[in-house]
Amino acid sequence: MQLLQNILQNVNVLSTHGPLDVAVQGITFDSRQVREGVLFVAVRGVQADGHTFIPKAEEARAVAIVCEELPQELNPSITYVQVKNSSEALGYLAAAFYGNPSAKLKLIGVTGTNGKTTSVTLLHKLFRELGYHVGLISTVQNQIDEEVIPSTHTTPDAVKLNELLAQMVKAGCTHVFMEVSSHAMVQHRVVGITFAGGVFTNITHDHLDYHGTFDEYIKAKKSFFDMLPKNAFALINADDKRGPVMVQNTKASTHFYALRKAVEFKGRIIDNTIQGLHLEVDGQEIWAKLIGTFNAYNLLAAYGVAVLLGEEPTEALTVLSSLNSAAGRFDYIVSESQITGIVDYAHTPDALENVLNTIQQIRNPNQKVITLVGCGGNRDVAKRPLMADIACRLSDKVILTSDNPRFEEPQAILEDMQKGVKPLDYKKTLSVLDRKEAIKTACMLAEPNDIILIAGKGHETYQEIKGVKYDFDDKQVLRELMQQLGK
Ligand SMILES: CC(=O)N[C@H]1[C@@H](OP(=O)(O)OP(=O)(O)OC[C@H]2O[C@@H](n3ccc(=O)[nH]c3=O)[C@H](O)[C@@H]2O)O[C@H](CO)[C@@H](O)[C@@H]1O[C@H](C)C(=O)N[C@@H](C)C(=O)N[C@H](CCC(=O)O)C(=O)O
Ligand SMILES: Nc1ncnc2c1ncn2[C@@H]1O[C@H](COP(=O)(O)OP(=O)(O)OP(=O)(O)O)[C@@H](O)[C@H]1O
Ligand SMILES: N[C@H](CCC[C@H](N)C(=O)O)C(=O)O
Ligand SMILES: [Mg+2]
Repeated sequence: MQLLQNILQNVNVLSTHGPLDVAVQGITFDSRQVREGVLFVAVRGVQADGHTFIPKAEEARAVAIVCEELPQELNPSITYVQVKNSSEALGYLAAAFYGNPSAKLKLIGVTGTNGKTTSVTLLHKLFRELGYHVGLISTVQNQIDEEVIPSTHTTPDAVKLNELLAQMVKAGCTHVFMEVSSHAMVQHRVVGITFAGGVFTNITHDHLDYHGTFDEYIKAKKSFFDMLPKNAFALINADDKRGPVMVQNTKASTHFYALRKAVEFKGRIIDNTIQGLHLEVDGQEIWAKLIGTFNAYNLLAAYGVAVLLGEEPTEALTVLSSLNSAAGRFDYIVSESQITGIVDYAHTPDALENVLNTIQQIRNPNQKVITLVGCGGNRDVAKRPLMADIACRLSDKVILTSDNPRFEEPQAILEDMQKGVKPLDYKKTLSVLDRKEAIKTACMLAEPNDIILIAGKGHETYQEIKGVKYDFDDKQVLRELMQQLGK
């Protein structure tokens, strides 16, 4: 419980109507969650405007209502607070309601198009090995030490986020590593959160459905570094063209990591094989279990964070070299007939290109590469033809299929992808709408020693069709089919 006046402190308040010394039992921005004594924040969303649900919140006996526009008639038993920006206010209110948990932690946020989950997962495992109590907030799952708390978003909403951070503080966590998505920045999910550090992995084409233009997408990522305090660090991938832009206006101390430039945290790939990466980092050689150039970046980012947090460099590197990747990230099985089946969460053109380039680097010339890929519905449509083209350029056979169609027609998504297939590649491309059938086709086409890449869904254990999540696990389906087909 908190007094309304105490949690309003950082909020840009335009006017108040009613007493401010009322007790707030909880905070929500969803009218369906309002109970007696709860504060309702009316937020304008993509689908709906929270202001239209103010009557519902009043009926459910909210103690107070925070909104940008006051209703025509005010209920005398409810306090109304008019603010400039509700979603921003929600961030400050949630942080204050839960006792500003982020300020009691060393909280590091990772942003970028690709590599967030991998980097935060590596950091969580590394700091556990170093003996700390550690929180993780990621696309795959949230964790307090080894306890798993399911996640629904890459970055939770402001209320869930602060509740989770408070739980982490209570459990004795000293460090928390979290992903900060561009959606989270635009929706102010991390407003009021104190970060000890921020990492930028890279920025490439994604989510233009939501952000409109690439510039807006860059701005969303940059705004994370703009909010970092003076005593925080910003660790930037110097090999990404947009790296310097990210820290143009940051107050944080700026540090860089790179494979191609001489910077503070410098890495070099000595060898890149299916067994892992042989790297030189800051003059020390390591053999890491992770595969692919992109993972050299993720390892360097994790190493940089550890050093910036005061850990001993050699010890950090030794532990990093022993770690496996996050679930569904270059996750592979080898069948009886030596077919390598790789499940990877590559769901952007850049990620797909990186994974396929890695496969091209580590395969031997007589291994065929069969790529299976689909694109999600109700997401950026521009990436569909690009991903099909990349798959064709870097594979011997391509099977286009469904990912999570959500509320779109799977066939229409497939047709968008087919537009990216060049006439010369027609004969190497098949379209199989049903994902399981598509995986079966890939298995049937594969000969001993070949490589099958199943891209797009990684760790996901469902396929979302018209609002229903059906059980579907790429790795499990692949394993079962290989066995059934005697591959
Ligand atoms: C596009 C998007 O990001 N949408 C998020 C947004 O929902 P919205 O704007 O559509 O909300 P809305 O339905 O318009 O509702 C507006 C307001 O009315 C309220 N409402 C609504 C109905 C009602 O009866 N009563 C009520 O009060 C809602 O609670 C909300 O506050 O705010 C919701 C609450 O925080 C999020 O759950 C929702 O995420 C949706 C489900 C989603 O799929 N988001 C994805 C795209 C996302 O956020 N992805 C990023 C990662 C992307 C990546 O890295 O690849 C992530 O961080 O997970
Ligand atoms: N540093 C990197 N640079 C480019 N591609 C990467 C990098 N790390 C991973 N990838 C590729 O991107 C895919 C997604 O990786 P990861 O889950 O770590 O990214 P993410 O940023 O968390 O993605 P999301 O936006 O979905 O949360 C991986 O499966 C891999 O194909
Ligand atoms: N966090 C990303 C994940 C995409 C994964 C892919 N399987 C899809 O469904 O498009 C998103 O919500 O856009
Ligand atoms: Mg992620």
